[in-house]
Amino acid sequence: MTTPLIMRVMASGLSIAEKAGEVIREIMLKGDLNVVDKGQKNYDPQTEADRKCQQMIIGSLSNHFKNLRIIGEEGEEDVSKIPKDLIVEQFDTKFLEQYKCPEAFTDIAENDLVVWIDPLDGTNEFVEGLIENVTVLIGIAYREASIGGIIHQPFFKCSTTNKMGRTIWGLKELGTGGYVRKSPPENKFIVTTTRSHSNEIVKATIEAIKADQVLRVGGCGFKVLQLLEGKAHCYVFASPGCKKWDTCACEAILEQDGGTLTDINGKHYNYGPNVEYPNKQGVLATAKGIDHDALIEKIPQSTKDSLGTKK
Ligand SMILES: Nc1ncnc2c1ncn2[C@@H]1O[C@H](COP(=O)(O)O)[C@@H](O)[C@H]1OP(=O)(O)O
Ligand SMILES: [Mg+2]
Ligand SMILES: [Mg+2]
Ligand SMILES: [Mg+2]
Repeated sequence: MTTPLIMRVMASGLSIAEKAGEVIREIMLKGDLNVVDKGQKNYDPQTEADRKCQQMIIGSLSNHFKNLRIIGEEGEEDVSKIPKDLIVEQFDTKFLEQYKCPEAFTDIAENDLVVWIDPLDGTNEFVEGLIENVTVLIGIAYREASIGGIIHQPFFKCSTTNKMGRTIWGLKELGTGGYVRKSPPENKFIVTTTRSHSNEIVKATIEAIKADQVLRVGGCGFKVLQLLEGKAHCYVFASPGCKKWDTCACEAILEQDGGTLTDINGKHYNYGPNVEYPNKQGVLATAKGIDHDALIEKIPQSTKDSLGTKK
């Protein structure tokens, strides 16, 4: 029997994400990030690593899965022009040996899926040398919902082996892997939020939550890792700045872990092939066991009004 598509996409994505991590570390070591500002109104950096990893991920997935719809942060790619040395052919065989495809996903075809790619999340922090915040995000959507995700953290150093980089994954109805889940402390309430994309509404919303501690770090992927590992209870970003490629992988992993990721009104985003890229109603994520609805209640009406109602 052939291996179901979703398992092959996951296994290919796991291998590609590891290689993308190597590319990011190499470029960082070389020292020239070759930064371009792609922002219209505000500074929005893109580095050599964002560009090269996007080519690697899209080129490699397209090589195996010709009809897969892939949407990447850095725009359209002409697959025929992607250098051959960026193509990753491997599948993570350990993943394929260890896990069986969930019954619900055995018959998925390539054109039922949309893959959302953020080749480097936390670019601002990468440019500033806050490398722990950097992740590679590969999210898989089926019938408009996020069902699978991979978060690779290239600058994570394993304390026992000293190996650089780790890969966290989640697939609906199958499970998660690559990290040890931890609950956040019970004696205080910690919120994590943006360090580089704040504004008056973002600030007012954080104030209204009245957290005991506010962590300000970069990247959507890194903040969701904080929720998985008990560093924070919730992630609040009352801004349209995050896009579908930031949240797709994160949502699948966090929700498979028992948490929740929605907009600030508690609605899940649609990750279908024709949706707009910005998450216009912001991002609200809670770790397993945290009352998501109670957090929504704490968001000021003025914030909800300013981010508009969902179309
Ligand atoms: N205003 C914005 N403009 C561009 N990207 C944004 C903006 N706000 C958030 N993002 C993206 O969402 C991620 C999470 O936001 P933050 O780090 O501020 O919490 C950022 O790392 C960035 O992704 P990327 O680094 O992939 O461009
Ligand atoms: Mg991003
Ligand atoms: Mg990015
Ligand atoms: Mg970017």
